[in-house]
Amino acid sequence: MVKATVIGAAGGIGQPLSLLLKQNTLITDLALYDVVNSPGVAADISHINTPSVVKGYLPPDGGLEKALKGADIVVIPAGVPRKPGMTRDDLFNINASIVRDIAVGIAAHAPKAFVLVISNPVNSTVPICAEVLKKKGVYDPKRLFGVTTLDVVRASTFVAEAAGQPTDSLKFKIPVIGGHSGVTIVPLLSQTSPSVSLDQSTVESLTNRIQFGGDEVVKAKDGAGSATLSMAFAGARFASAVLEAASGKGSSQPEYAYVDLTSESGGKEVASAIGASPAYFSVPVTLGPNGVEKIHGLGKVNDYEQGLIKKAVEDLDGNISKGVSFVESSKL
Ligand SMILES: NC(=O)c1ccc[n+]([C@@H]2O[C@H](COP(=O)([O-])OP(=O)(O)OC[C@H]3O[C@@H](n4cnc5c(N)ncnc54)[C@H](O)[C@@H]3O)[C@@H](O)[C@H]2O)c1
Ligand SMILES: O=C(O)C[C@H](O)C(=O)O
Repeated sequence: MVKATVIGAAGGIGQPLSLLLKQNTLITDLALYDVVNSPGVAADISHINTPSVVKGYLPPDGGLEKALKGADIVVIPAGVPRKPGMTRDDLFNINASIVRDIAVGIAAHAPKAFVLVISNPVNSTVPICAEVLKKKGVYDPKRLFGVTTLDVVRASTFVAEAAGQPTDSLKFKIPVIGGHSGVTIVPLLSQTSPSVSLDQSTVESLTNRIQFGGDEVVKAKDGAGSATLSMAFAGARFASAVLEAASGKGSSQPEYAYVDLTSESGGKEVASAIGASPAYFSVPVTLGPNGVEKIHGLGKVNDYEQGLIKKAVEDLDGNISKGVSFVESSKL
């Protein structure tokens, strides 16, 4: 039996993500929680003839507790998205308390669950979750992930286009490390596999496009939000990888996620390779039955990429301490 809970299930990401999770045959119970409309989304999705039993929950009558109770994996796309002209950090004032309160619920009702944080700013909301779980005495760093899969998905699409092979995007693997916001997103294009020959000006424009891919969607949606469908795809893909690894059928291919660098062996080496020690960083990880099983090294990084990492670390440190201080000053 595997119970998956989506918090923010009626939103732009939450609905298609719930639909994609309904197609995951490892899941037997799918709990959809939101502050609005979740019963309708659940009723709709529940008619699909895949194994999971779907239930929708609202806040009254302990809806959050019921949705979380016994969850093996909790995916969190709750909170407000950007509008044109905003940075992800501009969402902090609203989303920080939403994520904090959800984390309090997780600590009480699903302390052993894998927690996948999608809500922005991910660079800060993951530390917020961690600090709450620490305060409640249930923090397991191997089980907490900031979902950065969309950056990896975008990188392979954009590189395939630049290589003149747009229909082959699935075959291009590009490590994307750092955080999930502007210059904190660091694609390591020199490690593209299979290798492609790109001149430096193409490398720089591709890097910029991957770093600011989210802005492309925010601009195109013109006030109606940010990426939802591609994010649902990416979130479902990462959730599947976590669940497959938990079931003992994990892939040997690493996944990229924003994790606590102290969570596993390998994290210290990454910190020393980037010449700093941000507490959280998106890194290649092998997943196993208990979450993060191994943090991999970053491979050969060229001078241009070292420069990108340096800028990323400067921003990340501030984003992380902002999240940590927020929980320190919260009454829990
Ligand atoms: N990590 C990433 O790569 C990535 C990608 C895209 C979007 N995002 C972020 O995901 C978040 C959601 O985006 P969206 O487009 O789905 O927004 P949305 O406004 O369409 O949906 C958010 C949902 O969260 C619900 N919600 C609000 N407060 C809640 C609470 N306390 N408990 C439960 N549900 C609550 C809302 O009712 C709404 O249904 C945003 O913060 C956005 O920036 C992250
Ligand atoms: O850009 C955003 O605000 C949403 C998301 O983080 C993205 O990368 O698309």
